[in-house]
Amino acid sequence: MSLNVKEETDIDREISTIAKTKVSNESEIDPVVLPTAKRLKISPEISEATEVNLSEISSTASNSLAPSGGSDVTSTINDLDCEERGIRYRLRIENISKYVNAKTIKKFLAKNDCGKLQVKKSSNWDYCYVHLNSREQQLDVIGKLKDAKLKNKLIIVKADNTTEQERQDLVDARRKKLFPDPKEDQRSPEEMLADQITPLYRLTYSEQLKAKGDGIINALSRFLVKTKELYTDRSQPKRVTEELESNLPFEVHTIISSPILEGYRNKCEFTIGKNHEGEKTVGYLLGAFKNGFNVVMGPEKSLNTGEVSKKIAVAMQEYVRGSDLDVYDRATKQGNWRLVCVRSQTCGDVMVIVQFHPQGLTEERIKQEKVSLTEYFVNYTREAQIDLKSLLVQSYDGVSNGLFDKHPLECIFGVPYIHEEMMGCRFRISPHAFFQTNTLAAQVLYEKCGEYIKDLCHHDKPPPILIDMCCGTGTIGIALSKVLGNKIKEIIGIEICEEAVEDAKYNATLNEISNTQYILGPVEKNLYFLSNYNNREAGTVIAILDPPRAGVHKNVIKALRQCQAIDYLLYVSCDCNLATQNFIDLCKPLSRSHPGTPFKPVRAVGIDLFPHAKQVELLIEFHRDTDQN
Ligand SMILES: C[S@@+](CC[C@H](N)C(=O)[O-])C[C@H]1O[C@@H](n2cnc3c(N)ncnc32)[C@H](O)[C@@H]1O
Repeated sequence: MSLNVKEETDIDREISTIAKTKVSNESEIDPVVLPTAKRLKISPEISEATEVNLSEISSTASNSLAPSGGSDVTSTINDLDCEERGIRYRLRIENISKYVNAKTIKKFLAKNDCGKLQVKKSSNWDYCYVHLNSREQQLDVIGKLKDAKLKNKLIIVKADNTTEQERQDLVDARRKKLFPDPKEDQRSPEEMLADQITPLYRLTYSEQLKAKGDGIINALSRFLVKTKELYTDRSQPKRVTEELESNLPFEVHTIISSPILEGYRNKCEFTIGKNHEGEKTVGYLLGAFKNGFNVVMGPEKSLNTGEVSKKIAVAMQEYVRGSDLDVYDRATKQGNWRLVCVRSQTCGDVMVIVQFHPQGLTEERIKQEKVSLTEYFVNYTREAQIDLKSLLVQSYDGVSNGLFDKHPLECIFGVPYIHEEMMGCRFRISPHAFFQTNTLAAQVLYEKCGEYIKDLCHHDKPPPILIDMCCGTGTIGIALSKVLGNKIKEIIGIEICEEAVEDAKYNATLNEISNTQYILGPVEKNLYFLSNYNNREAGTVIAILDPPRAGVHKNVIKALRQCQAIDYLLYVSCDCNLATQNFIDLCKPLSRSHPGTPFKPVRAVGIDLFPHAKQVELLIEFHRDTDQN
């Protein structure tokens, strides 16, 4: 019984899916790798022989899997036994650059007379798997790859054979570890929810800060090690390689705590579903729906959810419990009530967005429901002394969870925006526009950005211009303009969300800041205005990049490097593990794919915007490495 192609592909896909999910949930964890211990153990005494050091295999003995002095595996493998176990013959090739892709490896294998082989390689692996049809082919390829070098690196080839059962066990074990069966979980539902939303809650706050600080150091060390690898084997300036030799050759300041530890989230999205007892409930979905979780728990005990948001969730729950319409069921795709999103700002403004599925509802019924929702929330918030500025609804018939920004929102009460106040400024925020979720801690972050920028302003030079990349509603630029006054000549914001750009323009006027311009569009396509910029005469250019959690596309980094007018870059990241590739791409040596003088890191500081959760904001200052020109 051997694995057929379809079975293999499905299992592979399953493993990659788990790996991807894991990486996106906990980015510091490596993708799934079949551990050596799980590889086929032919017999205990020869299991190590499956790891083959090619340099130790003589070409005449290329049919042997054993390293010199080891047992001859070929004579001990029982073909029948292997067949029955459904063995899949693979090679694991190590010591290859993670930048080498599967296509290059296939060409390399063909060049070494190995034929046309199937290769599995992920972009962040420094190894790959090669799939073979038989043990004979495996031995043949191993012999042919003896002493072979790929991109100047001596590759290490290891036989990596697994049975179908072993692979299935591995997939099951990984799945169980990542997503424990809800029925087998010993934790109370409250603990499960806390572990999901605020996984650090068992630590004291100083322990949390220590863990986050260590995480930052680890991420930055990884970034430097990987960057250093790219500078070896190249004739780079001695200074660069020397600088990269020392561990963290730039200042990393002590992490700054959040001024508020609980109830700090100013935006919360609640699922409308059913609790353990099958009652209509508004709160957080326990676990992930795709892993069999379909239970919603109220947010009452959540540490980071704001008090107003909790009250609105309870109010919405009462409303849906009294409604003859059912909650939307993600499994059967039936029902109407889907989610409620609450934005509740420190200045008191509140926005509520209710999302429903229109299935089975007539236009007339939807109209009635809007009237009834308005009446209910206006009365409720008046009694609860909540300043409801905006009530919106979204009719959404798709399958994704969450507010869908491509579907229109209808304002059924008040105005389609709210305001927030920070650093002596007032900001208008539209429903789809981003605003930092912890306003008080965001203020600390912006003040830090201001300090860094102030240090970059030289008295003997004209004031710099500030490019606020991914500017959202213009908060950073406008707040810094207030703080730095005429130390900054001009602020140019670039943002892809149209609503946010409109807010940014409005906010500049609202705060009486006249030296701003906003560009609607992607950063990578809108830096051309700097192409003829003369830094000497016109002053330095400081860019601040505050991208979404996963960082930016490599084209943004390419455009940034290519735009030589930019002297300094402040990168604000809320997940430094996910942004590591951006940091590497900013600093890697000049090449055709990475044109422009590289940047180098100069200093960094973490600011905790998310107490009890794993994320932490990191501000890194990069300078254009002019010594490399
Ligand atoms: C984390 S938010 C930061 C917003 C703003 N700096 C703030 O602090 O309020 C990231 C923003 O980047 C925008 N964005 C994402 N990719 C972009 C791109 N390629 N070009 C311009 N803006 C982008 C998103 O629309 C979002 O508003």
